[in-house]
Amino acid sequence: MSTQTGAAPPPALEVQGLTKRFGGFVALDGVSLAVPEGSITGLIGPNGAGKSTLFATVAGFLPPGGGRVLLRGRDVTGAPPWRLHAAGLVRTFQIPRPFARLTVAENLAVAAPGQEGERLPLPWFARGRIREQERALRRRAMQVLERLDLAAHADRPASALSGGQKKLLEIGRALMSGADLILLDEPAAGVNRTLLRAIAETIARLNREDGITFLVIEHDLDLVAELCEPVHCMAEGRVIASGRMAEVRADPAVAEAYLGMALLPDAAP
Ligand SMILES: Nc1ncnc2c1ncn2[C@@H]1O[C@H](COP(=O)(O)OP(=O)(O)OP(=O)(O)O)[C@@H](O)[C@H]1O
Repeated sequence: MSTQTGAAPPPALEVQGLTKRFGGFVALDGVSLAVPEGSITGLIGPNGAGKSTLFATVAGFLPPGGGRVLLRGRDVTGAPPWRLHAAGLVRTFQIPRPFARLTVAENLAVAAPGQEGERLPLPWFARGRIREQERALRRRAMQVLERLDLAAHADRPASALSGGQKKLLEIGRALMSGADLILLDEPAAGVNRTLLRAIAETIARLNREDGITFLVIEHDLDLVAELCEPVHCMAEGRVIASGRMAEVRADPAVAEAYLGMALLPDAAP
């Protein structure tokens, strides 16, 4: 029998009573939820529920009105994106924004933290070291691209990638930055079925093999059911249900929030 009595580790991310107003409009109305360490947590809800606003507020892109954001138990409320980035929390966007003129590999390389070559001008004796750092970055970028099945595209401009490949590239940029908690905004939106499978498998593999925790906003509820546990459902700026997808889907408040949206194919009794 174990004699350990230590407290349970804190969730990777905990949001407590978060509020956000845009003028008189309440976009987040006291949102509380947890993302367990090592989970792929889902965030669902009808259009306008406040999901992206929650991401923006948690990731430091918008200042919260009130409430707290805890990253592995540490209060990071209102911290700027770069500080959260350095602490391992990275968000992706609904519409990916790679540097269009850089190659796919260069897009990854510039996402790596603390590059000496960024601090110009450089003394002559530092140049060899920087070339070695650049070679190491390229090797690391190629490893990440292999994991994402994008290695064949390494030297193409990022603008040449399809929408789904750009989403994979965004995940790759987060990996290059050393993120271990990734907020993914609608990975399936506008992606064809084949790439959707690739994205779903990539998320599951990075979670399983690399221990990366995800919080995923997604409208494709079958994908959420396949990948995510737990799932939180938001509506009108609040969390209205949390739990396993089957429980959340069966919750009458969720069915009511989605009413008319035909997005709950398995909700009927
Ligand atoms: N910068 C802003 N200024 C004013 N209102 C905003 C702003 N950003 C979001 N909103 C409003 O806040 C509400 C929540 O928007 P949000 O984008 O967070 O919803 P969502 O759940 O992500 O929706 P969707 O699934 O359609 O992306 C919406 O009514 C939106 O119009």
